[in-house]
Amino acid sequence: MSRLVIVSNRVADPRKPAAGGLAVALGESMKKTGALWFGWSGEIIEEADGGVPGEGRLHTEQAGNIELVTVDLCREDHDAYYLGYANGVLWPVFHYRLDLGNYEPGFAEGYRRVNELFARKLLPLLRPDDQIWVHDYHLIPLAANLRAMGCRNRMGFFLHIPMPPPLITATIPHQEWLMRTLFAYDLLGFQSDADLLNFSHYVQSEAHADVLPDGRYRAFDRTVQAGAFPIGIDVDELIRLAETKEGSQMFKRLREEYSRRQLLVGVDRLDYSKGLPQRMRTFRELLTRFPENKNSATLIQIASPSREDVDAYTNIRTEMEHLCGAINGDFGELDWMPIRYIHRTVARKRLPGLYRASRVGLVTPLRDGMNLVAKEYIAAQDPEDPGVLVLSRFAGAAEQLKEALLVNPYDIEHTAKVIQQALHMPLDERRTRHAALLQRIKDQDIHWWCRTFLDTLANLDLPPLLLDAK
Ligand SMILES: O=P(O)(O)OC[C@H]1O[C@H](O[C@H]2O[C@H](CO)[C@@H](O)[C@H](O)[C@H]2O)[C@H](O)[C@@H](O)[C@@H]1O
Ligand SMILES: O=c1ccn([C@@H]2O[C@H](COP(=O)(O)OP(=O)(O)O)[C@@H](O)[C@H]2O)c(=O)[nH]1
Repeated sequence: MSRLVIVSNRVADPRKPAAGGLAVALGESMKKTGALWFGWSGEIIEEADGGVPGEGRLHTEQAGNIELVTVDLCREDHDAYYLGYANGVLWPVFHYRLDLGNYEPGFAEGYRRVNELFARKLLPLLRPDDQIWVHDYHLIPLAANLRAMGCRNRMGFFLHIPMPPPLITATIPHQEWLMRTLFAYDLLGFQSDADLLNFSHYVQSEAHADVLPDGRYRAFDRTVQAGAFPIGIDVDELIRLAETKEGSQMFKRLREEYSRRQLLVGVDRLDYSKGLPQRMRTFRELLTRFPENKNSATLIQIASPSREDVDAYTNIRTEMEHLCGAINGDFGELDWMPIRYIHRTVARKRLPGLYRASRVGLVTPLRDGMNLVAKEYIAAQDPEDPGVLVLSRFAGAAEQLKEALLVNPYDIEHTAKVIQQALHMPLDERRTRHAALLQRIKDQDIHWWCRTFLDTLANLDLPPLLLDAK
């Protein structure tokens, strides 16, 4: 059985409890076959401390039969690659926010340099039959760098964020080069059919790719398979966490504290793609349009700090503080505040109890690759008395979770009405919707996602031409 090599910007120790979805998902496959997980160490080396562009020290750690290998980045590389091209350009544009894309000379160069550094450090660690799985927008050109260095292994890539329509993608500086490098992979995975369709349109209209009879795409002398593989969660783990002592204590405490009230919950990174200001305005509309919710409906909004060195993220923090302060000031009473706004990361194990105590889960991004919180909210519910998920139709999750109440988060009045509907939904309807949603996230959980992608990669019929280094 071939060894699995995972490459992602962030690497997590799969032995640690808060390792996150990717570590849990891949952990199972990695444990079976032994694996190498390669990425950034999280360390930034200042020039004064010897940091040199395009160079970085390697760290190796053994976690069971998984080898974690990480590389440091110097300040200049980190800023141009992570803050600059990845999160200042690719993230906003892939989330349809051309207005927030901020390209500066040097960003693309830094991004290329770090991908080249990753390839150079990874190559000597590879065995000929390793299967390589690269994750996300930080590392799109990695396969092209590896191929140029002679790597002939099977390589797959998964894009965790949305794939926008061709003319939006076309605004990215250096986009022809970037998109061409995707053809160095053997398999490309997207979160949804909509993303796959956008990719298909792009390569046909901009790269003049041919669609082969078996559905693969051919361009730049290479052939690539592409598919939609919606990422899932570890449903069993979520249910278990909701039922642990800590989970049920959190649930009980919140239910007691809010026994005369109805809780709504939002859990997001503080990211402009998550539609948080629109959600706050919608909550204001709910209180204004349906005054019976005053002194009752309470929104707990967790906004976990994220990418604070990128300007657009500072602005959204200020906007949220202003909006929450104004709503609490206008509607709050001595014994009730409409919004509990928490600008902190809440430990993963505390979330299931919070989800379960909340009558309504608000997941209303303006655009999102998938959104795992939507799935976690469903998994954590008590099937006998479940809450209702209000979900943006612009989250990748909406393609699978049709029994949620789907909304357009830009339409504040309509979304407020839908939240009111959720707050008053009869028990029978809540149970029916929840049962269908739970079944869907169980059928396509994190293990299904991992298995399906890796089996597809392993079973690709690759003609020898594809294995030639280009
Ligand atoms: O590493 P950071 O810059 O701190 O950001 C955290 C992660 O955010 C993004 O998550 C995406 O992947 C999720 C799982 O597939 C998906 O549900 C969500 O919709 C996406 O936004 C990012 O893509 C990751 O690379 C980051 O590590
Ligand atoms: O304070 C927080 C906020 C979020 N999360 C977790 O972070 C992930 C967020 O994933 P999602 O796909 O919803 O969005 P992303 O942040 O990856 O864009 C979910 O597993 C959340 O449970 C967490 O543990 N604590």
